Amino acid sequence: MAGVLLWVVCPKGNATALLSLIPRSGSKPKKRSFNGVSAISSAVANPARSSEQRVYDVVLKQAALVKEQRGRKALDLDLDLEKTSEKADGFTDWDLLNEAYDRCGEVCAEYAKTFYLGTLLMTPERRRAVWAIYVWCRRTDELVDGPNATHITPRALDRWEKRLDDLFEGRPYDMLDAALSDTVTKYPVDIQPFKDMIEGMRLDLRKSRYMNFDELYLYCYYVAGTVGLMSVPVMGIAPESKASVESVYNAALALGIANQLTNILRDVGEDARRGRVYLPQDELARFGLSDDDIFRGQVTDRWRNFMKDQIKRARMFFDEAEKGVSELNSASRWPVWASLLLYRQILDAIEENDYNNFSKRAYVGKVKKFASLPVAYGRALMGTSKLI
Ligand SMILES: CC(C)=CCC/C(C)=C/CC/C(C)=C/CC/C(C)=C/[C@@H]1[C@@H](COP(=O)(O)OP(=O)(O)O)[C@]1(C)CC/C=C(\C)CC/C=C(\C)CCC=C(C)C
Ligand SMILES: [Mn+2]
Repeated sequence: MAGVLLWVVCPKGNATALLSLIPRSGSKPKKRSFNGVSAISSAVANPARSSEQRVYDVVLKQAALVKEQRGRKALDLDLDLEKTSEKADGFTDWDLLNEAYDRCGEVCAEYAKTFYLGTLLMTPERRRAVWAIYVWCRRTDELVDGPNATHITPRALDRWEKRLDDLFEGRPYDMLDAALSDTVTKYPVDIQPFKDMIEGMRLDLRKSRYMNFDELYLYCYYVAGTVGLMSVPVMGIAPESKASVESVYNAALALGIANQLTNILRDVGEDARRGRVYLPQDELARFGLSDDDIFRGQVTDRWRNFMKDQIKRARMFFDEAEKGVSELNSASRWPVWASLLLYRQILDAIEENDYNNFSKRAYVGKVKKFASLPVAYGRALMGTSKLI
C-alpha cells in the first residue's frame, strides 16, 4: 500500500416510502417522501436533477452493459480462466497474473475474513475477480482514511483516477491493478462506479456536513452503493432469475446505501471527534437537534427519537436489498447474505446500547456473528422470484 500512496502523492511515471425511494425497472426515480417529509430535498430548491435520478443513470448504464453481454453470449464465465480468456495487455505471464490474484486474496483475507471465507464458495474465476475489486476499493478508501491520509490532495485523487483509466485500458501500474485490469476484460464491469467511488473520496476531502438526505444519499452512493454495482457483474445473476437486470442492480445499490447508513449511525461519536457530521442537518433540526448536541454527546430523548428514525430508514434499504439477493447466482448468495445479516445487526446493537453511539461502539459479538452464518447459508439455498 505504501507504494501506491507514494505514487499517488508524488507520481512518477416506512415501506411505501422506500418503494418511492428506489426507482423501479424502466421508470424514473419518483419524488421521495420519507417520514411524511416531502424530501425531494435539494431538487425542490434546485431545479437540477435529484441525486437519486443521477445515480439511476449509472444503474441503467451498468444494466445495459450486462444485457449487451448476455445478448452476445460471448463469455462463459464459469469455464477455467486458462481456457477462456485472453491475457491482459502487458501481462504475458500467467504465473504472474495468478500471483497478482493470490495477493488480492491475501489482502482480502487479512482485512475482511468473513467476507473472504464467503468468497470461497464462489467459482474460482468469480472469487478472484471479487477479490481484485475488493482490493481496489480498500486501497481507494485507504487513501483518504489510512495512516497517510493527511498527504492526500484532490490532485492525488486525480492521479489515482488516471491510474484507473489506465488499468481499464489494459495498462496496469502494479500487480494488484493488473488483477483488476484482467477482471474488467472478462466481466461487464463499467468504469463509472469506480470513478464515482473516487468522487466520494474527493467529497470527503472538501465536505463535512450534509444539508439533507438527498446530499447524503449521493455520498452513500459514491462510497458504498458503487460497490454493489461493481460486484454484481462478477457475482452474476441466476440464469433462472425472472427479475429485470435493473431491479437486481437497484437491490445491490440499496445494500451499499444500507451499509453506509449503518456505518454512519455506528460511527457518530468517532466522526464528530474528526469534526464530521454525516447526519442530515435538516433532519437533526426537525428533532430539535444541532451539531452542538452531537459534539456534547449526550443521549437524550430527542436523540433517541432521531436515531429511531434514522435506523428505520437504514432498515428500509436493507429490506429493499434483501429482495435482490436471491436473484444472484446461487454460489454468490451466501457471502452477500452473510454480510447483509451481519451489517444489519449493527443497527440492533445501536438499539441495545440505548442509542449511545457517541461513546459506545455498536458491534456484533462473535456468537451472534457465527450464528448468522448458517442462517445466511439457509437463505442462500432459497430460490429466486422476489423481484420483477
Ligand atoms: C442484489 C444484491 C443485494 C447484490 C449484492 C451487491 C453487493 C455485493 C453489495 C456490497 C455492498 C457493500 C459491502 C458495500 C460496502 C459498503 C462500505 C462498508 C463502504 C465503505 C466505505 C467508506 O466508509 P467509511 O470510510 O465511512 O468507513 P470505514 O471506517 O472506512 O469502514 C468503504 C470502506 C468503501 C470501500 C469498500 C470496501 C473496502 C468493500 C468492498 C467490498 C467488495 C468489493 C465486496 C462486496 C461483496 C460482498 C459479498 C459483501
Ligand atoms: Mn474508510
